[in-house]
Amino acid sequence: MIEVKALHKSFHGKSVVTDVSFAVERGEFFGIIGPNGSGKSTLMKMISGVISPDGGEILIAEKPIGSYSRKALARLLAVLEQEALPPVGFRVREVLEMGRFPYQNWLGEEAEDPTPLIDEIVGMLGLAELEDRTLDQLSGGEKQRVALGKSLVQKPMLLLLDEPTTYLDIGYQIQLMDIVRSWQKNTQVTVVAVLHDLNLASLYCDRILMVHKGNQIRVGDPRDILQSSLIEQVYGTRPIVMEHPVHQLPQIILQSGT
Ligand SMILES: Nc1ncnc2c1ncn2[C@@H]1O[C@H](COP(=O)(O)OP(=O)(O)OP(=O)(O)O)[C@@H](O)[C@H]1O
Repeated sequence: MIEVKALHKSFHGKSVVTDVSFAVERGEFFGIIGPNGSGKSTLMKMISGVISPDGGEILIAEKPIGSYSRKALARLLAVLEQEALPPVGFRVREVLEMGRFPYQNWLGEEAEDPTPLIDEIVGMLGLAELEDRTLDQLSGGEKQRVALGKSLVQKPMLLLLDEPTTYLDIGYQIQLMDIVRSWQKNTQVTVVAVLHDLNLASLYCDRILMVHKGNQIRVGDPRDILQSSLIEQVYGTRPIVMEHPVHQLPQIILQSGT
């Protein structure tokens, strides 16, 4: 679904992404982790076509990302980031309807009525009682659910999530990740997610890319990546790594420095 080859990006002469290469299969849940400022968002912006790399290549569905028109790219991929929400005056339902833009003609009409799809997503994300509210009347967590809804309404083949659980309490973090995973099972969407929470990354990702200072450290399954020595090398703190008693996946426990 995605092939990233020898990607490079610099800002003002400073290299921010250096020689990153990986491939993501259709239907895979792929995580990107790394400390603050390690180039994760820059990588996501290149994969979504928002910024161009200085070197290397990105293929999506076997074609260079630059060969897609803006609308074709919007039918192919959706990006979840809170900043992508429209100005605050819009109502939740209107925001979700905007997600259908890539399928509309110049009159704002589309071949099939999107109402059943939007209703399904409203129900799944528990947005029914918020539908008529404007965005300024929502909490950070509610806005995050609306942003996810707008991405899903797009029915993308590729869903890019940049720190999707920011602003969410633990209950909503799990709820959001579960919704994405069950949606993925139903639609075979490919998910690429930047995650700060290594335990969530371990529970939900098939494979994880770890980056540090713009460099690719390792790509592997959660067991390959969540190792205390590797985490210490990259994050500068050595956690205890244990197996989750139910899911049999690695989980980290932080240790205080004193
Ligand atoms: N438009 C830009 N101009 C100049 N420098 C930039 C720009 N965008 C990002 N950077 C720099 O590139 C580096 C990587 O930033 P990026 O946002 O990709 O990191 P990140 O891993 O997503 O960080 P975080 O976890 O803190 O969100 C940082 O040093 C940042 O200051």
